[in-house]
Amino acid sequence: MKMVKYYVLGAIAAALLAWFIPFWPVQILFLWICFSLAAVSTAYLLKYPSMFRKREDGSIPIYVRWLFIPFLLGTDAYNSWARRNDKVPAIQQIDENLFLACRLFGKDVETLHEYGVNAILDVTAEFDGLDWTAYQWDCAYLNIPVLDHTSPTGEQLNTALNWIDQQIRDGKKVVVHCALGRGRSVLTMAAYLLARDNTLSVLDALNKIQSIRATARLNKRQLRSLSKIKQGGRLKFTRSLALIANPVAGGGKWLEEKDDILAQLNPHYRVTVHETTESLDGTHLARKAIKAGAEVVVACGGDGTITEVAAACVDTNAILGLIPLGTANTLSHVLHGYASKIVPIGSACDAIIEGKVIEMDTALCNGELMLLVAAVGFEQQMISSADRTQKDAGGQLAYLRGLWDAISKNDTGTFEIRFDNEESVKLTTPSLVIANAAPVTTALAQGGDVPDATDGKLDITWLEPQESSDKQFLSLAELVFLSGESKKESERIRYRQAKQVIVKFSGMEHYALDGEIKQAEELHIQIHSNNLRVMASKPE
Ligand SMILES: Nc1ncnc2c1ncn2[C@@H]1O[C@H](COP(=O)(O)OP(=O)(O)OP(=O)(O)O)[C@@H](O)[C@H]1O
Repeated sequence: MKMVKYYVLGAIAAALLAWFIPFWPVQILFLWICFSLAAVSTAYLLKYPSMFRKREDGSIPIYVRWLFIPFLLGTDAYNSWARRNDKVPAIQQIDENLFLACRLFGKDVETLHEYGVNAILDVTAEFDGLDWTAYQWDCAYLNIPVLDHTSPTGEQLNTALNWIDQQIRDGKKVVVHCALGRGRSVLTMAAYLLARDNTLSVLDALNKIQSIRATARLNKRQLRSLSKIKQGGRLKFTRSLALIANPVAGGGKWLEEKDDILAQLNPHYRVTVHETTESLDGTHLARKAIKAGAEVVVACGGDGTITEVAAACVDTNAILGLIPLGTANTLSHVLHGYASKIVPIGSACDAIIEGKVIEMDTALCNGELMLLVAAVGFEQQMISSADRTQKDAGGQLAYLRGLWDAISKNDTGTFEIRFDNEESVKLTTPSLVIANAAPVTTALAQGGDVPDATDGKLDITWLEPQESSDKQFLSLAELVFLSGESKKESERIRYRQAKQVIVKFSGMEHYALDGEIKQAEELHIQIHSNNLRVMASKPE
């Protein structure tokens, strides 16, 4: 490397001068220069910019500075001279909120104020940044230590890009600077432009910068390094993700799984964790996180927590992710497929990392968000009978037992039902399920094909009354084993689709809404098409 050669030669020359001039003050001076340049050479040879120990506020600590003083004075003099003789202004605007600059001195503060710059990304290692407090200026500052003529690492670049992105989203104007505003800062800014627009080539990004700052020029190594990072697909913004976790869901699974979940998500997102309490529910926490800029909101809990968090994401740009920690985890089964039954947390994290988004329908049932199903009869009786103790002891077996008991009782109910704008009809049935989304395991919702959560329609399944529970078990078998076409021929199963369903009971009646038991005299259910952006690993 050219620079190392100069520093090593400088160190040798200083050592020789110290040797040949037998006057101790001069000897001390040259030995100091020798050590200083030797240390700088070592930093280059070891590719170790942190040798200067530049701190977060841009200052180099005294205990390091004394060693580097001769070098620091030299760079000061060179940077000032280069700036005086530069063909371009010290600070230049490259994009709406982005500026490029050489080393900043106290006299630049006024210009930065004029431009409205209030965030500084310093990509140098070898000299102090300005002491911003001395200028009484509340300015965001980040140092990414990079040695002159070298390139930031992929990790450093990612930190830089995300920092710039965050500042700009916070409404700030950012200046990126190195010593001369030609190499390191140009590379960093080009990386930001490339991350922002992945249709740009490295050359496009550099040309854009050069069209404004004619002296911007990467050396061959820097160009190679940037091209390699771009080709490796590593120039991406890390999105912010708020994880809303219910610490008591599934009997306290969150505490057991937290470290593993964070270890999986942290490399891919800027994660913040918010835990629900009895008084602070998922909707409240998710709304707050979305307001604070979270792009992805992950609900970590049972179906109850997921519905709460989804309520905050509906009709917004926020993307819902889910990590199932409850008993049934029905929505997770719909969105992540069978894998969610075998490796629920692993498959959920994979889907969040992969980031495939679908626009799912939701429905409103008596004004409340409905993601899955509303039901009366068998499904509601099954959920009513599976209480917390039974779910903790038997998991999903608690539901199976509940279903068995409900079918064995074989009770029927009679009510009026109205589909869309049609006439109301009287219905007598032991089981009515109105589904927006339901996996195959929600057997009582499978009167047609598996409900499609993106088709803008509700899937309504009901069973004909049978005189004995044995015959009703046959209805269940048909729901599970017959194909969609064969079910149409069945004498036991009734099915249709609609966008709106109104059910009128003869009095107060229990019904199940997404796994929770409620009571009402009538149900008003209305589909809302594609208004929830959600991460799914399963094609819908
Ligand atoms: N910190 C907390 N302490 C006590 N209860 C909480 C807390 N946070 C949330 N809750 C309650 O947890 C319930 C939601 O639980 P959720 O459905 O997510 O899990 P679950 O009941 O374990 O799931 P499943 O029904 O599938 O077993 C809500 O009633 C909510 O009030």
